[in-house]
Amino acid sequence: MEVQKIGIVGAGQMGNGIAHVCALAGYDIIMADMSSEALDKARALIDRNMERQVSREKITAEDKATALGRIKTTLKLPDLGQTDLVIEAATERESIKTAIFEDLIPHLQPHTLLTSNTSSISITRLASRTDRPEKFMGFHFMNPVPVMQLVELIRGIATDEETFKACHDVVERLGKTAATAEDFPGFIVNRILMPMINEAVYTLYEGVGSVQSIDTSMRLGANHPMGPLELADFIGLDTCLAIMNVLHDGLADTKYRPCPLLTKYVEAGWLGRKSGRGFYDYRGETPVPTR
Ligand SMILES: CC(=O)CC(=O)SCCNC(=O)CCNC(=O)[C@H](O)C(C)(C)COP(=O)(O)OP(=O)(O)OC[C@H]1O[C@@H](n2cnc3c(N)ncnc32)[C@H](O)[C@@H]1OP(=O)(O)O
Ligand SMILES: NC(=O)C1=CN([C@@H]2O[C@H](COP(=O)(O)OP(=O)(O)OC[C@H]3O[C@@H](n4cnc5c(N)ncnc54)[C@H](OP(=O)(O)O)[C@@H]3O)[C@@H](O)[C@H]2O)C=CC1
Repeated sequence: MEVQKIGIVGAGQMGNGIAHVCALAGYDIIMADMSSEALDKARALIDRNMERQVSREKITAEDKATALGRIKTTLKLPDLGQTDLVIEAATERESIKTAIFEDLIPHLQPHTLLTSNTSSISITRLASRTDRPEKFMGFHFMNPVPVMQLVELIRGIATDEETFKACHDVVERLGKTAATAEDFPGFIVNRILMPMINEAVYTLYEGVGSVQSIDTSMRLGANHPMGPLELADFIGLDTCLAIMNVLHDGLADTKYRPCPLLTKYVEAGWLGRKSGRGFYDYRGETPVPTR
């Protein structure tokens, strides 16, 4: 089966990046969100990120115009009915994702593949709530999507080979590299990355270092492109906490206990870059540590 039309649910930081790379690869895109503000913001961001690629001569102005012309947006999930592949990239909460699939399914064609960009939630469990567990799988992009080379592909217990192959073909057409992960909490990347970020928050919580010294240590001492707290702000602290909770609940091991300080930031609505404040305050000219 060859995918031509892709539906994306959720126009946040991941949804806009997925629309960006899929449109540049020649797919027709329809992206849905609940608010027109989110859709307008996503369009503006895609425009800006593609312009950056034009100015660095990665793509031409014509590539950009053609790709932007391939992206349609909608507030109505049924408008995704005629797509071949749906990539769900809404907020990391199982109830939200399940409700989206329930609303979407009556409108889908029988052949449409359903996937989730979830960072950690069980693919098998999400699939079991749909009418097509064999055509369901995890399609996990990394942030920022236009830059990061990896896509994790996760089969649920029922995923069939045709679905896996069709998704693998899409990853290849995007010019990205697929890594296959089994369906266990956090898959591969977040099973390893998120405990490190959580440990960085514990290091801050216990006063071992300041925000700045922790990030500087990991940037210059371990050659990470971003410090772990800067990266947590970039990912979104709500998403980091949701992933830690999935690891903690799903693996039932106290080593995955989310740091209370991470919980406190999320409770304050300090979610990182996307809300203007997290471990850093982004509201001024340059980011300022909040601790
Ligand atoms: C939570 C999950 O479920 C899974 C995850 O995603 S975990 C998060 C994974 N991501 C990471 O770990 C990111 C770590 N950070 C990095 O790799 C780098 O800091 C970064 C790539 C984000 C930025 O790199 P940088 O060197 O500081 O910035 P900058 O020089 O401006 O950009 C580097 C390149 O990325 C491009 N770029 C950066 N952000 C971009 C965006 N949003 N869209 C398009 N291009 C972008 C730039 O144009 C530049 O391209 P060229 O090298 O081709 O010229
Ligand atoms: N951030 C990251 O680094 C990564 C995240 N992911 C995963 O990608 C998914 C999205 O994350 P991210 O883009 O960061 O999150 P964001 O918070 O940036 O975006 C989520 C978007 O989904 C929208 N949304 C919520 N409910 C619905 C709904 N019922 N129908 C349509 N849209 C809805 C939100 O709208 P509103 O704002 O109005 O609530 C928002 O625009 C999550 O599953 C996350 O775990 C995967 C890889 C990396």
